[in-house]
Amino acid sequence: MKQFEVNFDGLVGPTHNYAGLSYGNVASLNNASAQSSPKQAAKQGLKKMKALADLGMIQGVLAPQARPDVDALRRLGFSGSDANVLQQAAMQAPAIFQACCSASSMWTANAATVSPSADTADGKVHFTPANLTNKYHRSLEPQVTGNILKATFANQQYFSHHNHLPDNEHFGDEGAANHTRLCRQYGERGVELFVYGRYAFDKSKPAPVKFPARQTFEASQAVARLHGLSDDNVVFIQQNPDLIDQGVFHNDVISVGNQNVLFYHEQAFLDTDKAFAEIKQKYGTGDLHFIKVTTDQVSLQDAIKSYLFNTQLVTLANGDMAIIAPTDCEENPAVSAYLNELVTLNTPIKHIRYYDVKQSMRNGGGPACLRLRVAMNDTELAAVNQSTMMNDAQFERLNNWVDKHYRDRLSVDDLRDVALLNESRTALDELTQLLKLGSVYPFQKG
Ligand SMILES: N=C(N)NCCC[C@H](NC(=O)CCC(=O)O)C(=O)O
Repeated sequence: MKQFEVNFDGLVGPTHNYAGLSYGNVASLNNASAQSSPKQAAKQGLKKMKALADLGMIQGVLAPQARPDVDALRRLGFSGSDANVLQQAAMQAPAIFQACCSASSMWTANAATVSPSADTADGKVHFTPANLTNKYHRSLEPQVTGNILKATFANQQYFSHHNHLPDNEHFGDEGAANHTRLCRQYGERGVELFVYGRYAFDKSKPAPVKFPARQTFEASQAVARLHGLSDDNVVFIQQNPDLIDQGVFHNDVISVGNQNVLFYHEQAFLDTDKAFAEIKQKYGTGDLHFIKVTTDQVSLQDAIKSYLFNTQLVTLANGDMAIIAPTDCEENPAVSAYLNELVTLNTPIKHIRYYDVKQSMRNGGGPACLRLRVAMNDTELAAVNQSTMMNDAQFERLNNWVDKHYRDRLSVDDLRDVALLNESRTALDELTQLLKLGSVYPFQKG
């Protein structure tokens, strides 16, 4: 049986904009109100997907969410026609209105936590959509994320879909951004690492003081239980709270893992030695590479700005690993010097590839934020909705679809235009046909 890691990238939605919605995410705050280009953003994303497919990786695509979220605004008391709802909300509560317009579902690392069948008690691939409770704009995502995941992984024999955790800060869950998996081969049982920012039910434990810790220990534990993971293949690690206070709002901003490699900044975790000893013990035999980047090599500021750790580590057909980095890493002298050296060291990482995902980076989303990893064997892969897989034909279709429906420029003021709502709905309705998803959006359900 063959085994793969498949990356499902989020397609950028037609309302991609910079609204400064994510307190604790430095890029989002710094770029608030800048003009965006939804078309360029979607095309940058598609190019990365295609490039990975061309590298021999199996690549999928996840549909974006429908925005502006008129139902969310109606729930908050805005009424009348859709045009009225948008106008009233934009005038009376601009910050709430902007939150309801975000294209944030593009960062599919936050869509869900996924456990492959080799790790779970019932031998199915398990999905739990993230509730994303910490940010209102993101808390609007989980229901439709669940619909999209069910339409993409539509076979109940192989895929098990859970509800998102309770919508409450105590169970704040940010999905795969705080989860990584170490294993020898993708189809073998691995060690799942859950990284959390704070304890919700124990105030005596360390926690950040300035910026919010979005993921709780209790949420991570609940996901591990739901997925039927056993104690000897999970490790729970607390993220260093000082780093959250410096802008490391998800663990995937400061570490990334793939197979037998954990690539991390020395300040990433609390109690690193204890956590690594547990990982080694649970991983068992075989080479395990902990690739540590010290503060002397790359400062925290450079790591956060360049997104050195929000890179994808992928295994190529010949067994080498490649690091898929944003061009921002290439442009940062300390980081590019580090990466050039890294590929000469005695680790599995042998290649670097840079991609321009700047439209997403300006909102704090690098290459790794844009993808959800799903390790599968060939039987499971064959059960995935094949229209969601990236190939030459689908790449061309999706590019044409973007050209047809997306605006070149968008500013926050354009979001209230009911024409944008209608354009987005037309585009997404067509997309559900291209990807054969059926009806996944509330506006399609009538
Ligand atoms: N690290 C990972 N996996 N994901 C990155 C998510 C970025 C996203 N930014 C935003 O939602 C900004 C939207 C705005 O400001 O318009 C967030 O903070 O949740």
